[in-house]
Amino acid sequence: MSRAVLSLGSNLGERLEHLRLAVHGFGEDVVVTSAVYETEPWGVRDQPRFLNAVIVVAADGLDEWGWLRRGQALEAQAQRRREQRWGPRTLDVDVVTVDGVHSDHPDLVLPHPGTPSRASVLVPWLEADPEAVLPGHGPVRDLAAALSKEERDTLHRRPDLPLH
Ligand SMILES: Nc1ncnc2c1ncn2[C@@H]1O[C@H](COP(=O)(O)OP(=O)(O)OP(=O)(O)O)[C@@H](O)[C@H]1O
Ligand SMILES: Nc1nc2c(c(=O)[nH]1)N=C(CO)CN2
Repeated sequence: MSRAVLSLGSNLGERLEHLRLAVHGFGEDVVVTSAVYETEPWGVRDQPRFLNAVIVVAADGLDEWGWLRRGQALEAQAQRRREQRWGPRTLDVDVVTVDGVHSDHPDLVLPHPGTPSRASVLVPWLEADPEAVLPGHGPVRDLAAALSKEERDTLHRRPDLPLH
């Protein structure tokens, strides 16, 4: 059984529908989902706010590349186009971590290198799995606690936007 943590993001078009497309696409393999969070953009600041969520998925007969391919197929279904780095997108599916796998391959860096500093990943992940550990970095609880108030204030929990 392979277990992956995936970060979902959308800031173009029907943002919630794009996140739902991803959740429905993983179907019965979804183990748990966070709430949806509305987040201020990091990286490229001058773009619309994102909706972000974290989901945990698990399935037999798949490795980390399989999760990446499934995420990319769902991005394509959401008509994602090649665009600027950290720019706006209809759907982003980042593979945060898969079991304990470490990878330096440029097409699949694991754990995802942005994770330790991204409130938009850490806070929803902690909600979905309070015992989560980021390999090489420790408990997600500690990483989330280390975020500054300013970073936390860039997130707004949106329970009025259900993923299912
Ligand atoms: N852990 C990972 N999850 C998803 N894509 C990855 C991962 N590691 C490397 N990639 C590669 O990243 C490329 C997509 O990058 P993308 O444009 O989504 O980056 P970004 O979302 O703008 O930035 P960031 O990766 O810092 O969030 C793909 O070619 C994919 O193969
Ligand atoms: N808040 C937030 N900002 C972002 C995000 C994201 O998912 N959430 N994704 C980006 C592209 O990878 C760039 N900036």
